Amino acid sequence: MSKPKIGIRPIIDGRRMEGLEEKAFIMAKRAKELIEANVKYADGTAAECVISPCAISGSREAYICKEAFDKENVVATLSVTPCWCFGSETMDMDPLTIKAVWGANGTERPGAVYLASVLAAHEQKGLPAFSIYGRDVQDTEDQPIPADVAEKILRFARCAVAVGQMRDKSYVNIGAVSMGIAGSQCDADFFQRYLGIRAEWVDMTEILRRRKYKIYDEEEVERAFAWTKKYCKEGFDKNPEPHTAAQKAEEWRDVVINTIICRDIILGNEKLAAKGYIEEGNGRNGILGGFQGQRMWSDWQPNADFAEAILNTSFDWNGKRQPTIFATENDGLNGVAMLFGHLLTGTSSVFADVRTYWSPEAVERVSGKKLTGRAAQGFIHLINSGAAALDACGQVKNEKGESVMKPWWEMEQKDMDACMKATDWCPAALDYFPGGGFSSHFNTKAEMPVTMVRVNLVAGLGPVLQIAEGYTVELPEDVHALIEKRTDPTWPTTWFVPNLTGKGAFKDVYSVMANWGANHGSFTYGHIGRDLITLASMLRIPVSLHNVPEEDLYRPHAWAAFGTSEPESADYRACAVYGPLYK
Ligand SMILES: C[C@H](O)[C@@H](O)[C@@H](O)C(=O)CO
Ligand SMILES: [Mn+2]
Repeated sequence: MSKPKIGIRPIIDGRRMEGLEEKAFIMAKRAKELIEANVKYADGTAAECVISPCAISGSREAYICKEAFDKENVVATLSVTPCWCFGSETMDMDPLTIKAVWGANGTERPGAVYLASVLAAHEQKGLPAFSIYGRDVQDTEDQPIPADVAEKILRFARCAVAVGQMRDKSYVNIGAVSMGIAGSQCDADFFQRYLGIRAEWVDMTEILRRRKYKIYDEEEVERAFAWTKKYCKEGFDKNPEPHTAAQKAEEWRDVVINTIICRDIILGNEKLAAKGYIEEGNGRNGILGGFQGQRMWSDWQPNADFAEAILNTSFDWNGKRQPTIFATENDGLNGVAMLFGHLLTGTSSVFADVRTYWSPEAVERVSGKKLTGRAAQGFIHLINSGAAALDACGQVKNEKGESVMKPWWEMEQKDMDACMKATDWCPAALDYFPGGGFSSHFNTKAEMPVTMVRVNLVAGLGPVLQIAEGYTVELPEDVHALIEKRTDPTWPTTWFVPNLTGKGAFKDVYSVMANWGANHGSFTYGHIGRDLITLASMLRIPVSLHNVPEEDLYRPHAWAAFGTSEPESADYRACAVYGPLYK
């Protein structure tokens, strides 16, 4: 399938002054090189750009360019110019492309005047565009792209290809609603109109059918099972009446097969087609999925903790491979948060219950200890019934020895080994999961920059995005053990501290937890709040909570027309006026 591309449009004055066309094409070429060298699709390949076959000085050339772009799956256009040109005659009028205009800040010819003029036209016509304009004047002969311009081009491109990668894909609900969790009530209209994603439903009984008739790659199942036996250490069994060794052995086999089946349902598998199962082989064109589990499945079948943990991780028995975003409890809204993080970084996203706020006072009361460092103001306990991506264990290191989560394509054998070593697999808590199964259990033993994300749906308002940049923290071993024991010592734990600003929801750690919109959150490695904000503006999803500095906000130029002193409320008004991308 063709990749979503960035189309670059060199714009010129129709009077074609000496050298203009060449200068515009040099800008286009430089932008293409910059994007292709720095932006990647989530499959690890370089983002692709196409340059218009002709310079654009008016509507005929704009049409020739559009015709070429239509054949190339162009999701976003970057118009570039060194000079004055004719705004509404040259602009990209396609309602579906994400748009940016880069006008060179020069004095010889007024590229920035064109930029202002064409942005006014975009605003008048209801087609928001990002403005790119360097802070410092450049001479016409200046070749390299200034750093501030490069940053804007790259943020635009990174977010636009994320939009393109979602478009026309599917969200595969395996099962329905888990335990009345509203995020798990898939709103097909939201997925379709805001993300361009088709909602699909597959009953959980499909897994039983495929198991019964061996609709899977039997060779892979054997290989996966052998790998699991070798690398998945069984952990602490907290059940007063544990399952027998024979029961557990059967559950291991089932959870491995279930994982492969869930992946095949979402992504398809040529091997199934080769076995005569053409429909199953096609999969569902999924870009993410979710599994209901509780209760109708997990009341008698092994739970999906293993499937969720492994699919969301950046490797499995086949080595490193792109994570498949797979939401616990079929909380598709959290799945979307995970997807955003993954598409922007290529790393795994981590699903978690936002379980407990621990104040410094409460920690001292139960442990007798006063915490220092990042945890001194309290922390939030992120934990899940064992389905978090193993990449979050904090044992993957960069060349400086710092704990990181890597884009999946950078994973090395030693990183995968470290994740497997840091994780044990505890028999599921049978009071919750009578059917058994195994929960991935680890502690994020590292201080890593991460960003927590969540999408919420609000009646009368629509979707909103929440973002909290912060750090994972390590607690003293005894405090960790004490709190873990009070909660669930068989599930993966991450202690999270948001960066505080002293204002609003970021007044203190308690307020972040108090303002969180649901029982779940996702986190992604790194401080990616600014990319998320740009992406949300492309999708017209307002951001209801974030701690990103104001100078890092980058949204379409039209947002300024909705007010400049309070960007958060302007964002709401702009998103309401423009509405979802796919009407
Ligand atoms: C096992 C329990 O039912 C948990 O799965 C439950 O507390 C949740 O995760 C709710 O989000
Ligand atoms: Mn949950």
